[in-house]
Amino acid sequence: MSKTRGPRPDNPTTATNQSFKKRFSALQNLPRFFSLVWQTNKTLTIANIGFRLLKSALPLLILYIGKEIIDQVVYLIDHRESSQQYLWLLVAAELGLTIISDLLNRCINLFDSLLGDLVANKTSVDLVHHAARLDLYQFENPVFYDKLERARRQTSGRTVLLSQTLTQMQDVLTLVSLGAGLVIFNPWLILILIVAVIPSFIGETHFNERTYSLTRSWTPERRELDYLRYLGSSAETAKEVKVFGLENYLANQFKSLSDKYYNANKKIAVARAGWGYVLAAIGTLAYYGAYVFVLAQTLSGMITIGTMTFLSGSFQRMHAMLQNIMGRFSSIAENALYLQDLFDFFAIQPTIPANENGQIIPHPIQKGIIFENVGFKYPDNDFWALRNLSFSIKPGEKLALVGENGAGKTTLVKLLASLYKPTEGRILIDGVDIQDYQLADLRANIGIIFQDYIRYEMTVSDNIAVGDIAHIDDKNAIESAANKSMAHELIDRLPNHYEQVLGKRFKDGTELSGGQWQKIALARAYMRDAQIIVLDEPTSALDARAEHEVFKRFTNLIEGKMAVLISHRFSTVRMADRILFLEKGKLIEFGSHGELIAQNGKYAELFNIQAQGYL
Ligand SMILES: Nc1ncnc2c1ncn2[C@@H]1O[C@H](COP(=O)(O)OP(=O)(O)OP(=O)(O)O)[C@@H](O)[C@H]1O
Repeated sequence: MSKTRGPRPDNPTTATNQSFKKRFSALQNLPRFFSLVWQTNKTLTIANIGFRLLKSALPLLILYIGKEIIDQVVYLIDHRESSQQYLWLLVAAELGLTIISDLLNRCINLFDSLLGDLVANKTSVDLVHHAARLDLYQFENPVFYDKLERARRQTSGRTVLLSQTLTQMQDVLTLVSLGAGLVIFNPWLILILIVAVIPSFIGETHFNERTYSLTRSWTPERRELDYLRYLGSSAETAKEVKVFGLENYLANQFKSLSDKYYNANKKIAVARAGWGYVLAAIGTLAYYGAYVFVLAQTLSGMITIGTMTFLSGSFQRMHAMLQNIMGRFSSIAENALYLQDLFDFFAIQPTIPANENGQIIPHPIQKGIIFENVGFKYPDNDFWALRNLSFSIKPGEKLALVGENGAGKTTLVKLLASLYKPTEGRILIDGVDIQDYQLADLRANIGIIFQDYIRYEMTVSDNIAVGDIAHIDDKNAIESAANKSMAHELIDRLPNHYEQVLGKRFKDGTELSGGQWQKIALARAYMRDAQIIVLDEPTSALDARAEHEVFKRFTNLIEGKMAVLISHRFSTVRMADRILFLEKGKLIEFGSHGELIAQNGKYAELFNIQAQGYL
């Protein structure tokens, strides 16, 4: 883990230099966002906008009726013999509008929250789908990871953005209607209003931008904070944290990093509060200036008392509304910048295309697999993980990969599954480059159980079914796969058998031993009717007898299929038809067990060391 560190080059101090242009250009993301909202649920979107349109006209109507009521009361005081009918009609109208306004508010809030949830869910689902299309190496790249993190984090921000933008449109309409009323009586009041609000707007914009830049530049650190939190407080890590006594170390790391973030944040929050107060005071002064002006006009008899209440009421509402609109504008622009992160993430394209119009893998594979001078470098490494690799696997052949840690065995398997693209050379299945096959079909024809397979904290049944998720409901297939991998017996002993939840994360979950987990994971390989099966050390946690048994069964059960086995146990390896010995990414020996022993090279040497160990 890296040491705690300060902000990145695009840090908050330079953040203030970010141009308004960038801010405004972020608003260009809004149409795309609203098209996403529209696609999510058309009825709710229409209902939401329709209700807001209605709502935007109400404040002017209510204020105008209020003015009429007051003028009517003043008139009736002077003319007591006149009919009061009009007055009570006005009061009834005001009451009716207020009730409608409350109802509209509730409906709008409801639609906002329903639509917001739906949009958040849809974006999360799209994120998962898009992430699944991307290359494995992209996930191992920290810059990519930060993008994914920012895109993922902003789910709630997007929900807020939705209601903010719609409220903004509604308020602008209300403002225009109130403004029209004000213009009829006194256009100068509008000018005072605008001048009063501009300083606050500039202040808000400035500080929002700084906050965004700070949050953005600290993404790696926040990811680190999340990771530290996970290390310090999760079921998976608790065992090791306790025995190594890591709690203080982790807590201190967390504290020093989070303190730095807190201090950077605090600086902005304090400045924002101070400036916010000063700028808002300017607005208040202007408001009272206008108020005094309206009072003076009333006293001189130029306007009625009703008009005075109408003007001061609508001025006050417009002042508050304009301030909200401007403040919200900054916040919308800020959230729209975050939206950019989401769209940036969706814009990332995999380098290994799905190749949907590609060829289909032949059934059965006739000629086998050929590695033709294959070499591979991980993007950030300057050494070759594999180089000049040429060999073949015949149909029905079981090949074992042997080599010391880091020799390149897992990398070779990842290339075969097209999780990475070879840096040089080609891999052919029946004479066709694997890149020319449909990616999904290629993967469907290869069943791999990796050494770091996932322990799904789900039911046993689901844990096995992930090997062929299309058959998740096929209980017979699941049970038969468990039988083949020798997991059935242990499943039978679990309280809920195949419905037993594994792991300790959820209620009534049961933890398994490492070897038991491996037997469950191995069943996934049998679930899938793949032509090529790869087992990357999935039996390392089994005792020697169990591993031997598992592999004996495995070779019998997959008779006729191609298999690649990776194991450090030579008693297992020798069961393979041919053995490929890798050293530092290079093939150094290749042949059957008997042939390699006769060669008396590296394989024979390691085989003898292990054989002695077992004696
Ligand atoms: N995702 C990765 N990014 C960068 N380098 C990697 C990555 N995965 C593996 N490597 C490097 O590539 C080399 C080969 O690793 P690989 O995992 O293929 O070895 P292996 O033979 O399977 O080892 P083991 O027996 O320990 O499982 C190693 O030097 C390793 O450090």
